[in-house]
Amino acid sequence: MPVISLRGVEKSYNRRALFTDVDLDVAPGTAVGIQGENGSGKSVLLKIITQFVRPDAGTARIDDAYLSPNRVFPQGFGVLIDRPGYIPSQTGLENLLALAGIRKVVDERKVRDTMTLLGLDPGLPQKARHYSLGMKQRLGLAQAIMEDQPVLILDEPFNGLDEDTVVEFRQLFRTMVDDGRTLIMTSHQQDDIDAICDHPHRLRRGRLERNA
Ligand SMILES: Nc1ncnc2c1ncn2[C@@H]1O[C@H](COP(=O)(O)OP(=O)(O)OP(=O)(O)O)[C@@H](O)[C@H]1O
Repeated sequence: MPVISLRGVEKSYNRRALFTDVDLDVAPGTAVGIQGENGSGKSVLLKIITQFVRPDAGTARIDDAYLSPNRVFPQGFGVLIDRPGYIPSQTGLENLLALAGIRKVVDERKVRDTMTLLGLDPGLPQKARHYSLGMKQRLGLAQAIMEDQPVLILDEPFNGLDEDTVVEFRQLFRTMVDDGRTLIMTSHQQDDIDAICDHPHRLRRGRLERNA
């Protein structure tokens, strides 16, 4: 049973078709990568997958096991789409603890360990508004993974990260998939997709093509 199944998905904005006829099945425990140029529609496609945006035509189904009891919202999805969101006047730790307080499935130890894993010092007194680009990106990734969500939807996960960190994080996310998590990610960089994903795709001229 695929975690996510797209059939004949279409989306247009201002009468310009972003993509048409998109079919995609994402099997559990696999990594699907979508490479594409600026504006090709990668983020919009991820928003359709997560049910934040409705397609104009076609269907975007999530397996019942990953839906909330009212079957409306995805459950167990760790999501980073567009850019990291945070409360600017709080530290990184305060931000993550506030989020962790919503579902209450992880404790402070897990939050701190996740920050350390991603190269953020949990004791840093700096407010998130003063974080560098790379630190904000790490904070966004921490939000997405800290609750051990089984499905990760990551839009340009390596935005703003230096080269050594990218190499380290490629390995980190691949290990998560090897450990059973499902990943759908986008990148401008084919190298990122090749290093991590079992099923590379490209969004080009309004079509989602499977790369060999
Ligand atoms: N809510 C919206 N209203 C109008 N146009 C939109 C909306 N959301 C996205 N678009 C348009 O759809 C196009 C694709 O946007 P999207 O963010 O998916 O691109 P992308 O492939 O993720 O680009 P990038 O690599 O630059 O992040 C853009 O031209 C964007 O302006």
